[in-house]
Amino acid sequence: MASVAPPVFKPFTLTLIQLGSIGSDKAANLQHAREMIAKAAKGNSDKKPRVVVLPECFNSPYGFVHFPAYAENIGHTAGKEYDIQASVSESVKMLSSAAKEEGIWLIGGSIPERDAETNNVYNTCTVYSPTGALVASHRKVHLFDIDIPGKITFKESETLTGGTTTNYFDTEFARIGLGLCYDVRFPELAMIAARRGCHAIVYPGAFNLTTGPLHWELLQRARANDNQVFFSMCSPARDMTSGYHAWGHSMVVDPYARVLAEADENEAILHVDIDPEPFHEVRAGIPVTKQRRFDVYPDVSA
Ligand SMILES: NC(=O)CCC(=O)C(=O)O
Repeated sequence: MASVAPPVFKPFTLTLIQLGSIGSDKAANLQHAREMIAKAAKGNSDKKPRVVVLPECFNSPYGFVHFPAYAENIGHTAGKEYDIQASVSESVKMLSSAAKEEGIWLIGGSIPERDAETNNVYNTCTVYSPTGALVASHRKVHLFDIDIPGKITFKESETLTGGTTTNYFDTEFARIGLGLCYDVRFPELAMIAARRGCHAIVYPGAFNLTTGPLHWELLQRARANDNQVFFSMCSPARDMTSGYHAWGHSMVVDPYARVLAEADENEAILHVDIDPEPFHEVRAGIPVTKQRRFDVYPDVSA
């Protein structure tokens, strides 16, 4: 279990940016992301965003051949203060200043990261507080290696290394767990986050036109239901001229596994109220979080 108690869960607005126009020009990708963060952070007449989310791989085309060329050195270590001024990552600098200037918590989708010591490349999500501090990061643990003949073959492990840690961060209103896309297929990661006290779990992701219709909603509702938490995935918009056709349909699911909001395939901003009430209500009414039988399955009790 986590050593520090989670914050008291309070209402907040979660804002997803289903980003479009992700091309081969990294500077243009960063500029467009910055403009969309500014637009998203304005909220609307009754919603003031507290947590804003970008999609997986927002600064580079999504394809394993591209990752090494776009990779940046980040150098974040969990639990250690991160010096933004000394960072050599242009993406980290943009995300940090955006979080600070807009006064938001920012889950910065993911970017290809090169580890300065090992030279390994990771698919990495970074998170920023409203002061611009880099407070957490998550290296995609489960690499997207699939082969569905005639439909889709993808092998992240050609150029990427899998992360080795589970991650979450605390705000003043909730504990939020992290993962990336294919990680959602492995219930263990979300289960660990929930058991460490996360109220909401957010995975930037980019499913495709084969697995999206099959499993995108199913997996999010399953993870929300298994763990009785809010669960959300934020996708890029679909671009049929790019090498990878993202499913889109960024989504937020509540702890009863009800879909609270869903985008279509186009560029979009979703503002969703996260209300602690159903979180407490479902846990009281269907108390599976207290009924686990780790005496029967001790190998998953860590
Ligand atoms: N970016 C990814 O990890 C894609 C995962 C995916 O499409 C899946 O079906 O899983």
